[in-house]
Amino acid sequence: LRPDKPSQCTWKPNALHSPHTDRSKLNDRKKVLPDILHAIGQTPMVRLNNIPKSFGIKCEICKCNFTKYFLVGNFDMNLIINIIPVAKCEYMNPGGSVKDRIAFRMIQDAEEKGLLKPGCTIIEPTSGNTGIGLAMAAAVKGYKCIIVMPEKMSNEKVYTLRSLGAEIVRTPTEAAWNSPEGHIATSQKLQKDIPDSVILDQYTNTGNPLAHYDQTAVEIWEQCEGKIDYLVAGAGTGGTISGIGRKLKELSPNIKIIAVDPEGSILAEPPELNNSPLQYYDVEGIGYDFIPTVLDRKVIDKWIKTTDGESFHASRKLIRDEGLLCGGSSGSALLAALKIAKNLSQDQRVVIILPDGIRNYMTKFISDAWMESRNFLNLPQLIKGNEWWW
Ligand SMILES: C=C(NCc1c(COP(=O)(O)O)cnc(C)c1O)C(=O)O
Repeated sequence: LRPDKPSQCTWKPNALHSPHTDRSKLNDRKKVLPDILHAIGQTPMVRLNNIPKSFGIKCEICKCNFTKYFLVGNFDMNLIINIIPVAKCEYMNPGGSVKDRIAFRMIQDAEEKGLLKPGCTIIEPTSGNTGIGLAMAAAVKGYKCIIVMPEKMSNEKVYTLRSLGAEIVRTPTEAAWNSPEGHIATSQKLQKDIPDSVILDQYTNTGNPLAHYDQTAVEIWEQCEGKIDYLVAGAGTGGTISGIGRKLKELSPNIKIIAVDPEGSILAEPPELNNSPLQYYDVEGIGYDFIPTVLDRKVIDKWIKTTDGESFHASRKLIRDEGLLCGGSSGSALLAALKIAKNLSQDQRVVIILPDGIRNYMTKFISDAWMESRNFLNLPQLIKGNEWWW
């Protein structure tokens, strides 16, 4: 087509409604939504196809066994595992993460209780994604927004927050959760100093797990048509896994809830799992040095610990092999699913939550230079001969 010669433009629709416009596929978003906040949720679930093959996993699509090296940790070689891994793509929420859900829910609840009124300022301690969800809602609803975030979190999150009109206060990554310099205490100090300001507080706010109990879990149940054997999710505040886990266990008590906690964090049980000497880890959004109120550890059947390097390689593999443009904690969740795979029986379905997306990490684990700078690029335990075990 020659734009400089529009008269040459020869294409034209061959019918009013092309057969390619399968109107049955238009979901309820064919109607005009009141605002972008109403596009939160209803995220797609996608089967993993290529990754199961490369790990000797028989999956519902390929129905063929691939005897290849298994991976990560002390697995037997040439295992044939029968799991059906399905990913919930939470990074496809409008703000880019699973946390859009709780941001909208916490604001709705606060408005209904009269705690949040026009002219108020929302202040929130966050590792970034909850902040982005709140800043997006504040932009739509006209609230001012101050996000308090540890320095560890990516610049990409900062740029997104700034674009949404949020003010950002950074706190030292090494500050303990109860330190006066930490992101929680800093938020509280700001709230005392700023009139008409509200901390919705994702760490204690019941709207956090309830957003997942009422919404995310029901979506997963319906999308899987009730066929779920395992749910695997990373834990930060624990709202996602607690809300989804509690609902799914009500719907099907035999479901197993698997939580993912990075080495260096203390969320996992039993406590012996948390003996790592690590104080710092790069994966963002999961793991803490305290137990958030909203985390219901009774719902969790097993905790899996993961490390940075393997998590980032797993995320890069989700991107490269499955086209899922996900973030670092998504790799942690995939890893946990693979680590439990050897204990699964025929055709069990594993749902993996992919909490955020590539946008937050373009200059971090997506960059080979960044991976190289942390010695993650050529992890010895992941290389066999001259090729990745992946
Ligand atoms: C706690 C926050 N995020 C949680 C989070 C999680 C964990 O979600 P929780 O529902 O908080 O357990 C996993 N992955 C990413 C990338 C995340 O950002 C936050 O954005 O303030």
